[in-house]
Amino acid sequence: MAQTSEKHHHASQLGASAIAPPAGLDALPPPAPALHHLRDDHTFDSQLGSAAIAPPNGEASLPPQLPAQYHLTTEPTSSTQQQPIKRFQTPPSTAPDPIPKPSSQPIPDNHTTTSQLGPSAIAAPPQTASLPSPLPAQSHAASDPQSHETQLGPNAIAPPAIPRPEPSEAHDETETEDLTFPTLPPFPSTTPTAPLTRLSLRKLLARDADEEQRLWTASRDLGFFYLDLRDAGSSSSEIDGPALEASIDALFALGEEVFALPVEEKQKYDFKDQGSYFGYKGLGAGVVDAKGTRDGNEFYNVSKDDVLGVSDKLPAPGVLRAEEARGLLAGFVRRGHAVVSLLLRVLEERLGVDLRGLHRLEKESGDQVRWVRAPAREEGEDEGEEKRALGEHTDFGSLTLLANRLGGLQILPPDSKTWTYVRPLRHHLIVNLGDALVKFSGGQLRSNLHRVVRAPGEQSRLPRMSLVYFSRPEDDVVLRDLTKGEHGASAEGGVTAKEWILRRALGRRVGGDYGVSEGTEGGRV
Ligand SMILES: O=C(O)CCC(=O)C(=O)O
Ligand SMILES: [Fe+2]
Repeated sequence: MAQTSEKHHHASQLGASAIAPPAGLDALPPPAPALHHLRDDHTFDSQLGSAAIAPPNGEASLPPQLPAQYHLTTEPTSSTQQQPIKRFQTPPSTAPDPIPKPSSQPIPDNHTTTSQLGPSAIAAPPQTASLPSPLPAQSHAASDPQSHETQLGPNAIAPPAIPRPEPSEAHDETETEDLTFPTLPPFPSTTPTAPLTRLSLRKLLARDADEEQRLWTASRDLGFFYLDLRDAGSSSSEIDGPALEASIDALFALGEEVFALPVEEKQKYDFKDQGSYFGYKGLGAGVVDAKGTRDGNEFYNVSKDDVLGVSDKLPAPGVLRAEEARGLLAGFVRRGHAVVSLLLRVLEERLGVDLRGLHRLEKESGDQVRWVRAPAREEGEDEGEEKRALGEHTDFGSLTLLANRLGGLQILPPDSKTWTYVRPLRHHLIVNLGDALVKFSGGQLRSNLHRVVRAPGEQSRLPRMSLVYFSRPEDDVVLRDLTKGEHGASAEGGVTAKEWILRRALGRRVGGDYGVSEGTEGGRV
């Protein structure tokens, strides 16, 4: 596949308070702010390996790198908790919080509350529930900007009002309904697929004990599961499954616009040479193996902190700088992060460690939204050829929320030598754990190898796009075994999440050192 190199700048990315700059600014994108220069990549998050980095000699134990303001305390357990949770607490910040917290709102029964989601959870504003669906491609418009502004403060981007689908019956595992995507060629019925557990966001919100146990088991044994978004949450809480699904639909349409830009325009936003982790990666600008075989996809990475105003805005193409686009991204980020917080709560209760306190929405982190796009199979290309769009990797961060429509994602199940497709299911996210959770849990949780190949069967005739929300620990968090308290050793000798992402990311760009790009695969912690 020919490499497309282009170069642009990103501007838009999302910024925070930001709303679309005047039209003329498109032509002169400012350089990426230094803040985002982690050095690398683009990449794959995970991709980059982990353990790979040479541990410095021995001084792995204490967390001197943990910012001084973190104090370790122990909280009483709730009835469902397995172990006491050691929480990292931060003193009140003197810096202004870029994300104003709304006052608490009444929450209906069975729905999560801000306090259940942890201190970092921020309530999303109410959505308009009555508009017709489906969403037209570019019509993710807010209905009442004023009310959003009041709740979120002047600097925050208001998530757009998302039309909600008609309410439907609650769903369970025995249902036989169609979970395929009606406008796409079907995933072939004969292609073997991985048996991911299907979890219900609605049940997890209701603190269903069986569902929480299934989440724990799936996180430990495979590190991949489905999450059914239907009937989960409400428009008055930060968890709103249908609104999250609607924002995913709208972001697929926005992603098409981004990738449809001329290559020269997109390439302006490849910040690799400036050491930035965010922005564009062209087709073939990464490698999928140690031989240096070029990858077969393009990415566009948008920083959570940019979208929410936690950090400076990066340059971005006009289509991403538009107020509507930024609002849409902000809504997706808030809703995605809220789902992550809910899942982390279950894991932290089992582990007896504080995870949500290391993943606060308003703190700087490598969290990002990514669009991934691989071109359609070309005429005459062998249909069966397993062309790798994205090489095998484990994700670097904590939890990854993945919206797939076409097949192509494959996992290497534990103790198997056979790469196996994951079937995309409508109304569901695919969720996987990343290396940070392996490290925090002292190896109890699993970050499974996966890769992206050509979509199977007829599906390969279409370009494949997927949308991802990567959650990662806050930049300053030291990657170490938290279950051992303050003395948990770190294989990386106390490297922070931000440092590690940088090291890993370098490995899988063209010209990088593939040998240092491995993650927690192979049993490394
Ligand atoms: O596109 C996909 O389905 C998976 C993408 C992925 O694994 C990644 O970007 O880390
Ligand atoms: Fe991945």
